[in-house]
Amino acid sequence: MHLLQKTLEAIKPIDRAVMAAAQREIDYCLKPPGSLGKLEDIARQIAGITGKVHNSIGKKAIVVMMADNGVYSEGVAMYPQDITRIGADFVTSGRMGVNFLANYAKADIIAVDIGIQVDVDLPKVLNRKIRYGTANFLKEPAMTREEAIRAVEVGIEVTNAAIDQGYDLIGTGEIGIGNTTASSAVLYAFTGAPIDRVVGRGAGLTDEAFARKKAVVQEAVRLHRPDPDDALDVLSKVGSLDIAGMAGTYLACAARRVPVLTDGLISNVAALVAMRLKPETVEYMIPSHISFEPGAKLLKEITGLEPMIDMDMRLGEGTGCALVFSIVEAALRMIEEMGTFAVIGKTRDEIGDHIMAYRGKFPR
Ligand SMILES: O=C(O)c1ccc[n+]([C@@H]2O[C@H](COP(=O)([O-])O)[C@@H](O)[C@H]2O)c1
Ligand SMILES: Cc1cc2nc[nH]c2cc1C
Repeated sequence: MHLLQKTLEAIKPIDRAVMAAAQREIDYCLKPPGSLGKLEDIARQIAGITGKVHNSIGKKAIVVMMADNGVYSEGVAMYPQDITRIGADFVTSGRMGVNFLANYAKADIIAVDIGIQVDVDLPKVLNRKIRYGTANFLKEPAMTREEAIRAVEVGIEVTNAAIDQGYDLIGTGEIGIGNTTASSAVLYAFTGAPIDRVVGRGAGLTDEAFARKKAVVQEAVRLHRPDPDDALDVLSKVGSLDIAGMAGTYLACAARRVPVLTDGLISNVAALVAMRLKPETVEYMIPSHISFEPGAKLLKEITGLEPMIDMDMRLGEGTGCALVFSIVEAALRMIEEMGTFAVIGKTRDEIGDHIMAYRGKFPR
């Protein structure tokens, strides 16, 4: 059986019984119920993911998918395409934005060439190149369906290997000049939402190029008519190799019951692709920040993933994940370190009954 098929079949909902048990412990901590807000949500969610009430993170990694985009030749991005290759060099020598944040968070970076347009001979970059960049999807499909499947499987394989090495909290990142055009095209193909809600200026664009980018996205979707009910059709016609690989990372994490953080626009589009392939995958995702890109707001509405922080960031690379790792790790300390209502002689059941009696009276 294909790896993708096997992985999709392995994905099950997170464990609701363990979540309820974790909630009981969270409520027993000496605080008004719900008062630690999203920290409580994270602690409960991770309990459901791992199947354990008590959790701690051993090793963290950000999987950075790197690829080029043929649609670049339509003038939809402002920076030289070479930045993708240079990014591969910088990210493996500690000089990219994600590096200082990952260092701060004590997280490792796993850098993957899934489709850079040139050969990248760097020892720390995993060479999993599917092809030398996608085709220009204004003229022809970005890639074949087979290539899209292979790219998703690269994400699954690389992430499975990371999990085998003991990484138990994963972040998603990417570098790829032109990939916001592919991201917007995928989002547009899935939703048909007003174009201003899906297309932004990416890494920066003049007014003229911005108008062109919107036209390119609309024209490409009109030309290829991707089937919004077939995520692989959407991915192969107007997507990108890095989006496919990131979708694979989400699927592998869900199949292996490992929490995975979303990042910016591209990462959230990949999350949507993974959800369209297997809806339960969303239960394993923890949102990090909300990107400044307009599509990020639409994605939030569709996926229901409520970002932890809003820092006006729009760099990608997994920078938001690196920043939010510490929030996730902090959330897990609550059950382990907080004192409980035992101090006033109450049992867990009594606290549970109290909360039930006042249900709906608490702000959250
Ligand atoms: O993460 C985001 O929300 C985000 C928003 C805008 C740009 N980026 C990064 O910038 C590059 C894509 O921008 P562009 O304009 O070349 O499509 C790519 O390398 C992304 O990592 C990332
Ligand atoms: C300089 C630069 C750095 C990046 N890192 C991720 N995407 C990027 C895009 C550009 C243009």
